[in-house]
Amino acid sequence: MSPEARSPREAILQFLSSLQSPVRILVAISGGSDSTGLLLLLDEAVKAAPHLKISLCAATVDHALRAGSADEAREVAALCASLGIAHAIMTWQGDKPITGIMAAAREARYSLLAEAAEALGADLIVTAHTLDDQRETLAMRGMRTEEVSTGIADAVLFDRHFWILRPLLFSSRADIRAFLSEQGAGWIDDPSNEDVKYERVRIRQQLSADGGAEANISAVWDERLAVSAKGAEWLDHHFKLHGGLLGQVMPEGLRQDRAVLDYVLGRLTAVFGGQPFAPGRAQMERLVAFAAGGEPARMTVGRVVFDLRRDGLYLTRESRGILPLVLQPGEAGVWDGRFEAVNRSAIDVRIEAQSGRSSLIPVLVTGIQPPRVGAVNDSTIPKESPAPKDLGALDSCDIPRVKPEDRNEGGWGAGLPKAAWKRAIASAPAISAQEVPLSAETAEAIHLTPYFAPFDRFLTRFDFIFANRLSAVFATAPYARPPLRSIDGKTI
Ligand SMILES: Nc1ncnc2c1ncn2[C@@H]1O[C@H](COP(=O)(O)OP(=O)(O)OP(=O)(O)O)[C@@H](O)[C@H]1O
Repeated sequence: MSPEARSPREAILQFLSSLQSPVRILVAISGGSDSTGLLLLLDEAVKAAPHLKISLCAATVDHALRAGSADEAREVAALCASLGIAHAIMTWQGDKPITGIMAAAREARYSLLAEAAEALGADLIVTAHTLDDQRETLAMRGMRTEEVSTGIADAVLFDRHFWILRPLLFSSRADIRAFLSEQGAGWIDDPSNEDVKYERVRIRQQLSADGGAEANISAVWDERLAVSAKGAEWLDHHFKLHGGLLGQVMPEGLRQDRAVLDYVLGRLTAVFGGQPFAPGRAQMERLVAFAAGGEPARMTVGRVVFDLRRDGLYLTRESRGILPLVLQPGEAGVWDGRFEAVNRSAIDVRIEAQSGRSSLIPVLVTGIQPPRVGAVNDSTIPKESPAPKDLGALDSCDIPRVKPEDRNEGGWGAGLPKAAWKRAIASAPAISAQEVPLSAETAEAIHLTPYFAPFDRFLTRFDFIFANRLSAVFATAPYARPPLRSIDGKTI
């Protein structure tokens, strides 16, 4: 047994005492052994300790991918009813993709679990990932990358809204099953758990044959937390954002500890490029070597153009390959992985990159009056952007939103390299109406806020400090704090 392994009962007690209360927990239960064990363990502990002011509810996602899944969900509903726990069945409706079905099912599962949590008034979600899942994940990732993986996190913020916590992450499946047998409780066996067409199943079989390599994951997590905290400090001292679109790393910021540089540049690439993950190992090696090299030059990595100059490293989204997004009235969506857009107007609108367009209304990203399309020149370049404040759409219909006193001395232009700023503007969002000319009123009703692709869907607690500092740099709302008093006995 791993030195980190914990008995399921002990793990649950430690988890409950780490929570801020009163709290309502939604248990994500498939009906398999791990999640049935989680529900019964929590129910037992919550009933034994009413003073903790913890209540439970539960949800099952019916992926509707195989015959019998609806019956299984009903079996789970019956179990919850017998315990007096409110339960929702959430069915994955609509078309299912032919390829990448596992990833799509996972995306849908978490969205539906969050919907259930909202409907049942829960404050957080728990899933029943175990130490066995952790070993499998580490083994799978280990094959793909040399980077030390943080594996499955014990706390992840989903969609900026709900924290997903994993109380059984240090307990073994065998111990959970022993608890269920002791209670005389059964569970549903998912046939896909035995299907060797899935890599995870093959890894599981191999690990149970070899015993599996032990990893001290808590130590890896602590290291990652420390790098994220250093990354947040680095943002304070060495990073500037211009116009919400152009990043600048000061020269001193490039002469830093290698691990920190790797972390910050990787995450900034993902944020500016609108991608959920930092570039792979080989690309990061190239980028860090380039950034530390000191010779003025340009390179593109992960859809981001890096422009190294004497006064620092400028980065912005490359203007190629930016797909348009059409939103109907009332619709919301993410454009280019970089902006969350909401259409509060009465007509269909299209959001696309500024580059190459001639009759679009450019959008203000920070409260600066945007340049007119085709009119980028020195006088449109801000000397230094004011603190972002108004993230709404801005039309260029001669209604400047910026008060004269907010303008920088010397006008828009001075201070930034013209080519870098031009590139940034080319990747900025521009709004047009589908059928009719866009009015100033419609443009006002399109709301755009920065979206951080590596953090806004799934944010692990390890990246929380850095992501929060970055949201301050972009003047967006801070991320919700984990609803915990402590993690692993350590006060947070
Ligand atoms: N159909 C479901 N309904 C509700 N909860 C589920 C469902 N499937 C999985 N879960 C929850 O997620 C946990 C992990 O399940 P599983 O190992 O199948 O997911 P995974 O795909 O490996 O993990 P992840 O979702 O993090 O990628 C389960 O223990 C359970 O708490």
